[in-house]
Amino acid sequence: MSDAYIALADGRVLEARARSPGRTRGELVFTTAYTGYEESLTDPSYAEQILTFSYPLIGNYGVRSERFESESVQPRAAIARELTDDVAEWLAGEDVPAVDHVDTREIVTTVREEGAMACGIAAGPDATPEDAVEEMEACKPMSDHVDIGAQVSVSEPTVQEGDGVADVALIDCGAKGSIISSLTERGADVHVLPYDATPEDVADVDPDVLFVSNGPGDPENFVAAQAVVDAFAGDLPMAGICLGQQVITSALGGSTEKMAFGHRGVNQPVRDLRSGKVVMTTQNHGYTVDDTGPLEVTQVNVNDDTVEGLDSTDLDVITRQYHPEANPGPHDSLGFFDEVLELAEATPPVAAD
Ligand SMILES: NC(=O)CC[C@H](N)C(=O)O
Repeated sequence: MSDAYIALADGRVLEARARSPGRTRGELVFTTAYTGYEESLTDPSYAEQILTFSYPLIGNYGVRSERFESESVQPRAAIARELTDDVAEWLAGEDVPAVDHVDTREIVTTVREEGAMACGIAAGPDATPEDAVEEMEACKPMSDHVDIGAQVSVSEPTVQEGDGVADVALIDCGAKGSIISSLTERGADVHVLPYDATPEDVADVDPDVLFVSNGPGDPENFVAAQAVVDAFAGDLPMAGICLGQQVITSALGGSTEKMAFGHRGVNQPVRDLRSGKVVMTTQNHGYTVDDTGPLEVTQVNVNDDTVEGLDSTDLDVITRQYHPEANPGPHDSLGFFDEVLELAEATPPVAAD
């Protein structure tokens, strides 16, 4: 007998098995990633979403906190064909509902055909289909989470020290830990500032480069980060990843739009228009840049031609829609962080004799 229910906005209620009990709601999305479940489940960009894994077995190499991208589980719930006990116990310990023994192919097909949609989950011995429907009906559209940055950002500035080769002011809109460590490992000191930092807060850091991080939800809601970009445009080099690309583009006069079902996975092909080379990338986004404003398109998605990389030599801007820092990989695009530090005119550390 089923002890979990998944209610979809199109009226269907799917039966499943409860692996971590609870009731919740969120925007239903899917990832095709076959590794990196710990990284995905701790990626702050998944806040307010219910994450379906299309790969049928999730958890086969255990759960280790060294691989986490943030301190907590970020999606509101997880759905898989089969979750291992390790993952189910981890999610139960974090009070995040999880269900399996459901046809995830049906969920993925539905999201691909009808788009990311409101979803409700009820899991556990007393769960009923009506509970799941009630949750689904209370689910807000993503763009209505206007202050979602407050859920995922640091509340006070912090500094992650590298080797002093450059000062990076990083606006934390829900940054993945590996974005920060990719910069500190290259010697940069990263000044992590809250998502609502002001231009004065950034000026106090006197950075060599401004970096806007990834993050959840609608980039148009990150008005403070857009104001910071606007204030320093042309005066300070800038870089951004994912939400960072979207925020920088909007602030410079371009715009973004919601995609039908987005890109979430670890094998999204991206073509660099200058070299002609294609690299495999990790992605997690539901919005895309549609008007690039003053920025030039440098990279595109091979599957659907959406914008994957932008730059401006006049404004010293370089951005990526995908995740060059990707753990556990692919690591084909890690060179992005070297380009960011070149933009900052970082001084290489003096080699020891
Ligand atoms: N990973 C991200 O930064 C995601 C950006 C944005 N929230 C989107 O869904 O498109």
